[in-house]
Amino acid sequence: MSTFAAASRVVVKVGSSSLTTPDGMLDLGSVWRLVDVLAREHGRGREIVLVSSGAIAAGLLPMGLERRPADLASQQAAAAVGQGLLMAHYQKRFSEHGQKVGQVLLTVEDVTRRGHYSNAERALNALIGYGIVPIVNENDSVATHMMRFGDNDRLAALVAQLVQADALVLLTDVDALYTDHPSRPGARRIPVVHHRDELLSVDTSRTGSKVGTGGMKSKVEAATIATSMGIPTLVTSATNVEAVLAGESVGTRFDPIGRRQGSRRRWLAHASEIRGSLDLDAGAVAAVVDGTASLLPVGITAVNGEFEAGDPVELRDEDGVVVARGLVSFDSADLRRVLRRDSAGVVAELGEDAPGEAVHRDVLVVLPQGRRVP
Ligand SMILES: Nc1ncnc2c1ncn2[C@@H]1O[C@H](COP(=O)(O)OP(=O)(O)O)[C@@H](O)[C@H]1O
Ligand SMILES: N[C@@H](CCC(=O)OP(=O)(O)O)C(=O)O
Repeated sequence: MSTFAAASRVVVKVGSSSLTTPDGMLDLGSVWRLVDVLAREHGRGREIVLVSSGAIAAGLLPMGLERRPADLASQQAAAAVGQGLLMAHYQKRFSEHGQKVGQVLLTVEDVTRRGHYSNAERALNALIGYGIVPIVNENDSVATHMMRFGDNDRLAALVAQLVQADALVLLTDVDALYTDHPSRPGARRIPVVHHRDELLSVDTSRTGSKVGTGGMKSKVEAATIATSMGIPTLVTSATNVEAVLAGESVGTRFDPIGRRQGSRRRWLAHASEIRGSLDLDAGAVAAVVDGTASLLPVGITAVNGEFEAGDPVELRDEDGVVVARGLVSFDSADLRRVLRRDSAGVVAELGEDAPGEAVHRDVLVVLPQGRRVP
């Protein structure tokens, strides 16, 4: 039997593009079709965790918006309105199958920081234990641009690790990963990825649907995170969900490249796609490498690249050698404004809400000497 047919605990992530009409509004027919398949599988004894996007899309109509807003505050408002509506639709349809659902809204910190993720882990496992289908989304209305996934792909990979899933299924609006954007002449479907090197020539840079955020790039990144923690991953369209769970060979399968139950931080060390780098002075290098300290803005001498808060970055010493990786708390523009500043200077520049650390030690991994890269 295929891995996906045999998996007894499955995390299924559905993107906004699969839950919306061409004009970007929530498509109830798609919600119902998805629920009908998942409820049937759940009824057969499988444990399902659904990671669902679509809150912002569901909030558009009630807020009188014609398209997904560009600014964070309006996105947060739309998500606050839409999340309840989305859950109401899920709850109603699952209950028609005699099943219960529970809403779990998570932030980046909830799935990365040690003290937080055990809470999320406990809540998810308790729901599963009660036979309830957890429905997870990013907590958009409190996620700030300081710390945010934005798309749900990486969140789904980390949830899969959190619940020790047997498989991760990423549902989107294309049937598979292609060698290039599917609209490009010559783009070929990739049925299976055995190793990361096979992705080197794959172009995922072109943007996706108008409602989705991460495009195929973030799905490949999520698959890399999950497979490096030993969890097989499949990317396909939402219309193929039944086929995937029946074990048919659809979509793109990413084979595991790591042992199961990998370390919490392993994805940071091995799998995450680096968005930029920070140059550290000698004191900061010593604090980060030799101790257990967080990286503070005062120890940063330069910011390289453009990134969002929450993105993975490399930390380099004065010779340019990469000594650690971590999730950065500021976006690149803000961080450039507070380089070399102490805490009071950071607050003076960015205000009271500014994070205390540039990279918190809970989301920082020091690379072993042998793996440091010049
Ligand atoms: N190499 C590729 N193979 C397949 N799809 C790609 C590729 N590069 C870009 N894409 C785009 O990625 C989109 C899916 O991402 P996205 O719109 O963010 O979906 P979701 O809302 O499901 O997360 C596809 O519709 C497609 O246009
Ligand atoms: N948390 C957001 C998800 C944003 C989004 O578009 O994600 P995705 O469709 O997975 O790229 C929402 O519910 O609208």
